[in-house]
Amino acid sequence: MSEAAAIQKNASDEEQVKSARSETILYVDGVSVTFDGFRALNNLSFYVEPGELRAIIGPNGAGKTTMMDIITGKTRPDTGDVLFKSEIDLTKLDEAEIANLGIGRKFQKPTVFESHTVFDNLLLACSGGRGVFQALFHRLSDAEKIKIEKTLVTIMLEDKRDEMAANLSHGQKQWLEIGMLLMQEPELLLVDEPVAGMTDSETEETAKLLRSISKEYSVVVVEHDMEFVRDLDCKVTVLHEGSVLAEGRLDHVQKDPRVIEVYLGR
Ligand SMILES: Nc1ncnc2c1ncn2[C@@H]1O[C@H](COP(=O)(O)OP(=O)(O)OP(=O)(O)O)[C@@H](O)[C@H]1O
Repeated sequence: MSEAAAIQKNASDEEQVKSARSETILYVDGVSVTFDGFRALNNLSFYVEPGELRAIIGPNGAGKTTMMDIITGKTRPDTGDVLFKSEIDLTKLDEAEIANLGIGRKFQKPTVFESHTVFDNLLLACSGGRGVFQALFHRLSDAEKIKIEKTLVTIMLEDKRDEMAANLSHGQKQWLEIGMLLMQEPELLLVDEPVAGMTDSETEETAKLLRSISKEYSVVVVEHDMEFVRDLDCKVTVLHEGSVLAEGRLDHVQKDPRVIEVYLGR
């Protein structure tokens, strides 16, 4: 290749990278992280588009939690780029700054305020840094009221609004916590194994809930339950040994012999 052609090719490669980046809400590229000599993430790259619902699956130890930790600033990568909305470098920010940018994370175990009602849990979540007492006794604005009502419908707990959170089922507590994250209007929601311990019908409802949330926000879900992942009806990224092993619709990745060998076939 001539020098001029090489320069042109480099420029066009750069343009392609830029264009791929500009269409992402989350851009994870070439990320590696090592703990005591063990490579938990190994040149991990994947990209999530705005408004996308994405499932991440993979065997134990594949790096799923570490990937979430990198996005939320809990762990720093040794190398690689992690960009939010195509230009905000998340590797330079701490956990609080990343949460304030609009990246919400739901951990596996629900952490709701058990001795408060469902309504008050949502109210506390939109308190904007007020203490519990001030949050519960301040006059609600119309916008806050509308937001809480809308969220109660979304998380299917409209008729449980005055119920103590402690009295909810495990699945309902998970939905409430998702609702609490929604009160902060995250642009990207990271959800870690939401259906572990749920009944079959709660699992089905959770898939519907996440599909409906993803119409407004981008959602990344880590999960092992394949029926649930099928119900999510979205693109799936399979992680293995800290890298992407396969990516595509579930039907497609389920047929991949490498995926069957390391994960599904065991
Ligand atoms: N702080 C740490 N120190 C040392 N090793 C770690 C640390 N965090 C994670 N690891 C290792 O990195 C690898 C990836 O772990 P990670 O928890 O990200 O996997 P995972 O895909 O979330 O697994 P699981 O499905 O079991 O939750 C594992 O081998 C784990 O033991």
